[in-house]
Amino acid sequence: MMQLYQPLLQKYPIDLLEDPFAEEDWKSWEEFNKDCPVEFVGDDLLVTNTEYVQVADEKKACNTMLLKISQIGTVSGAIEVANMAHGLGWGVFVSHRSGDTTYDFISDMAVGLRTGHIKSGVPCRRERVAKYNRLVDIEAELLGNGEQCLYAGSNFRTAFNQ
Ligand SMILES: C=C(OP(=O)(O)O)C(=O)O
Repeated sequence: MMQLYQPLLQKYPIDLLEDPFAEEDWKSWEEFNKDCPVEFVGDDLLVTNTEYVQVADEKKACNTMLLKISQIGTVSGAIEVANMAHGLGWGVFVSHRSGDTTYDFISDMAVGLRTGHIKSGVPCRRERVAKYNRLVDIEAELLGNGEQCLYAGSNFRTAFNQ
């Protein structure tokens, strides 16, 4: 798989790879992360769990965590694991779930944690569009209150530091 990904990364403007290896294949994660030019995201690898984040940090297995609130089960647990990942200098990437609803709290979470990016899928269904619309509304609310609001753009990986 590694030999497949490297030329693709050279040829195409790919910004991130998520779960490119099986979650038991720590060796490939470690090897690939040694010279990985893109955001290298653990979803099934980390399951939004501090214990797995710790193991992945020890092994230097990835550089970003996908954050799924329902995997850890509580908002406080999600904040704890996100802060841990940010503390390691990793990116955090807030995600929707399969079979999601129009409940748009993940957008507030992405802004509040300054994750710089969110995954809600292509905007083809209302439960997906709801999250993007909420981001637009949050921006309007912040600017309306005279607060600062910065679009991270290409700095999305380090938004939490800006
Ligand atoms: C929807 C996703 O995952 P899950 O199927 O675990 O909810 C996802 O990662 O985009």
